[in-house]
Amino acid sequence: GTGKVTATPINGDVEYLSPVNIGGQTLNLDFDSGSSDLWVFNSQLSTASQTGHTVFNVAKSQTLQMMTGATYSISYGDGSGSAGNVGTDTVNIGGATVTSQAIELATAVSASFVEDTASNGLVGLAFSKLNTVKPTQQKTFFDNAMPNLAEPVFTADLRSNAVGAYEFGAIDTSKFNGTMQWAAVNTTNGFWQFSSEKFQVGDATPMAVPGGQAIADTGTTLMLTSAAVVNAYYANVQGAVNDQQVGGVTFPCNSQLPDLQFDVGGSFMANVKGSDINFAPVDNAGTTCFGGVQAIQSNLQIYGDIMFKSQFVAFNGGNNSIGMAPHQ
Ligand SMILES: CC1CCN(C(=N)N)CC1
Ligand SMILES: CC1CCN(C(=N)N)CC1
Repeated sequence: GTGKVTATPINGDVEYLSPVNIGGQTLNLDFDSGSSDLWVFNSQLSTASQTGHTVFNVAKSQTLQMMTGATYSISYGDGSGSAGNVGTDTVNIGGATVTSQAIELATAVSASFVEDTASNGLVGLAFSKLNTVKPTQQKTFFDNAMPNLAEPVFTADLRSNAVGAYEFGAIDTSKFNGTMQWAAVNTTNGFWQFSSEKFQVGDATPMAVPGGQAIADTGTTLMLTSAAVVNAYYANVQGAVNDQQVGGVTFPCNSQLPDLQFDVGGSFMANVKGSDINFAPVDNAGTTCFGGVQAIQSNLQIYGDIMFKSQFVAFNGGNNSIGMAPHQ
């Protein structure tokens, strides 16, 4: 089978939310290819933590079965996180269905998740080896769904300030231009990881980032690359400054931003449109804008939604590869 759901950008493309049916109840969840837990806001949470959220009502599902003694606890790069107990239930994502999917039921969530009332939890789409359920690690929705999918793939079609889609089991060739290019993924760390050691800013001379690695991460808003790339990129942008107050590089909102090409697994170069690198204004007048490409102090670069807005991405769990092509 296959399944397809909308991916709706929230609050200026900070994150993308998709409807997921769990035991007959539909919640908007954040699909995250950088983690491997499916967890939801639910009726066990304190009233305060539930405020503003659509919660999964554990009493209302006819098919929920609690997993005795199972717990989970997850924290994310930005210090947010959640923890709780675990059950299994039927999960249907746009028609792709898993009858006994581990559903992690938060009994505690961090403030940033409570405040983020658009999101009612996450669907982890990285590799199951990163799943945090104890004592028995659980599989991701994609791992469970794969055997029944027409093709062992899911795709991310994320758009700038427009509704896109996640699809399971098929690659919709009408959604991208030209031929999709593929590269091998290294699953050792549990991410959709590939080497990324070469970059090109506009039509300048390509630059090397020896040992550069990257992950394709729908759960991260920006594109986090090495400081060397960030410096080389914004050297081309008049008025770009690294503003510690704001927390990264800003530039005049009317800047003509160059494209940025990046290496995928040593197999091909993919392009991020300059227009997609203008993330958002930081001032009310809209004169100063925050860059979508920012520095990360690690050689594991994180290619988040800024990259997905320029590239239609296919994740192949059959042969552990990643495909990219410019959006149609
Ligand atoms: C390496 C980190 C990337 C950001 N994360 C995530 N999308 N869940 C956490 C892991
Ligand atoms: C993986 C990310 C999902 C979104 N996050 C959040 N709402 N605090 C951060 C972690």
